[in-house]
Amino acid sequence: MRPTTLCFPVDTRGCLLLGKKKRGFGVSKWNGFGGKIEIGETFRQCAIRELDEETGIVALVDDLEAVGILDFRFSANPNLDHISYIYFIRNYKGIPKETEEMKPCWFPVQTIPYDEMWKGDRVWLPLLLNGHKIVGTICFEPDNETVQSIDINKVPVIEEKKCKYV
Ligand SMILES: CNc1ncnc2c1ncn2[C@@H]1O[C@H](COP(=O)(O)OP(=O)(O)OP(=O)(O)O)[C@@H](O)[C@H]1O
Repeated sequence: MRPTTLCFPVDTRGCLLLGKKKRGFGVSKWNGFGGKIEIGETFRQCAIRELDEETGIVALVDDLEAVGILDFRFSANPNLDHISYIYFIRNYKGIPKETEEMKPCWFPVQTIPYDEMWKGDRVWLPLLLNGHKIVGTICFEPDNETVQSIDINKVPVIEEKKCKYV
């Protein structure tokens, strides 16, 4: 799979916006907002475009905070393997609306629905919510669901690729 972005809006109360995926990859899971990068885009442009497409929220690339890079590996389906660039965004315009792809909902961090998310999320998302930046790899069993192995490292800064995807 092409690389993807994953973006989590955070509001002034510290709540996190998640979206219930209505179709496609990760259907029926609560997820961050994002998708596959398109040719000619930077990762930041991809994150902003996907956020707008999936929620109607409008934001600027410079307001994204790069917080992680995760390499998702699927042991039985390498065609699903992808790297995801992860961002928080605290400054944005608009009220999230339901789209054909996602149903959005704000969650206080204490009530994030980890049981209805990708199984690795409960390991790495709390690190981000505690202010860490991370780089890591998560491998899934052949069922594409169970975590086979997870290796997450805290890093001082995310080395972002600033170039356009070709
Ligand atoms: C495995 N553990 C995971 N945990 C958390 N999030 C995960 C994830 N694995 C993938 N993701 C995210 O899922 C989105 C893919 O979205 P996906 O629908 O494929 O992209 P896109 O909108 O381009 O698809 P269309 O081709 O338009 O349907 C993208 O944000 C990606 O980072």
